[in-house]
Amino acid sequence: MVSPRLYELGTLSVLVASRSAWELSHGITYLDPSSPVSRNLQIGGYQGLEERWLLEKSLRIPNLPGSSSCMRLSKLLAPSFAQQLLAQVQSQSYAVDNDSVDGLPSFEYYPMINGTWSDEELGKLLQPMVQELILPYVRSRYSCEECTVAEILVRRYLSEERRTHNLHFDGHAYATVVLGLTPPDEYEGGLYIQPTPHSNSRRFVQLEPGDLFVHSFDLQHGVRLWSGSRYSLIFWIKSSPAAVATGTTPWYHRSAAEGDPDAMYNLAGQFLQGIEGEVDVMEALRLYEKAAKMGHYGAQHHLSLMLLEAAEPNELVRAARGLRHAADAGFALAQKSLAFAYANGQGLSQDLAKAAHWMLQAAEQDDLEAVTWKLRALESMCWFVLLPVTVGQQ
Ligand SMILES: O=C(O)CCC(=O)C(=O)O
Ligand SMILES: [Fe+2]
Repeated sequence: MVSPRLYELGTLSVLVASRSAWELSHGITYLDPSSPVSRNLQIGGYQGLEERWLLEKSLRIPNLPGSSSCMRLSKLLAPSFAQQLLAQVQSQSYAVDNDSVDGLPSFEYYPMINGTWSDEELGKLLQPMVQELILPYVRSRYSCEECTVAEILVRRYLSEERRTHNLHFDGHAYATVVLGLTPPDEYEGGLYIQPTPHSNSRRFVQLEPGDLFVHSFDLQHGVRLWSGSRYSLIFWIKSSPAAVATGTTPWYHRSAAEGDPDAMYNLAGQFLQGIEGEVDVMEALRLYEKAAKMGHYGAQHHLSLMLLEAAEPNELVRAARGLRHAADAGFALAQKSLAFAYANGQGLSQDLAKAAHWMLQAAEQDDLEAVTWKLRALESMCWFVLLPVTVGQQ
């Protein structure tokens, strides 16, 4: 579901991108350079360094492979190779259809779709690295012998086009590899991870051209730029060739059954989109409910939105309670949704002061839409601007 209000606010979001309260108060924090577990890595003819950060997630699931960690691989690829890739991808034309995370023009370019090269020339450059480095690494790191690349895409972040890729999970990919193309001194910000609901756990990842960053489906992340331009090359990897061929996400079924709330949350999203067969709203609801009970803030938020949209009078109070839980945990999306719920009296009594309070909390965390509403409210000196928009639209 794409929020209609985002279209309207999209241009403004780009313009206000450099005026975030979050940036002013928090600055940019990078992954701690002193904390990773480091080892030399040799994969075929590639030699370099693996740095692995163990992450404190709010919902920690012990013993799941790859869970609660992320890796930076450096020096395996020559910076000149990354430069060559950058020159090649810069000349492509980028899609402006709607991004699945925020509904704004995506500025993506796909050299591989469903396991098939759509850019043969780039394929020739990338294929040896995919076969001899990326797949052997991911297969061994995640104990996933059949892992296969499903999609490869380039994302472009230019000023006046795109400054952000909102906080999200890569729900359709078992593992993700990001290859840095642009030197980090050409932009401020970049790729970040956020292992907990609140942006105070946000850590930016410095990627030199040719560095790889690897994470699994259970790590929230996003991209935020304050200045400059950036290109990145992203590899989405599924657990088997069959999963690539069918576009499905079979790895979730077992982890969800074993009690991994991130897997339940992501699987619910697949059921809603009809990726695991027919659209199955009841199964999605069941999974969101289960993950929400375990304290998964994303599931609490999504479940609440679904309940608000269904507008069953008996469920509205439960929906508002779920929003409040996730908002209290610090999840900016839930803070914003709670602001709309207060503004419109959905599931709780209308209260513009509380609406303003929660919208400001989300804005404080650099949620661009919330920042935009805050600016609008300040401009018009009135939080009534929030009133016509209902939370179920998200
Ligand atoms: O541009 C990046 O570095 C990562 C983008 C991303 O998270 C995604 O495309 O899912
Ligand atoms: Fe992503």
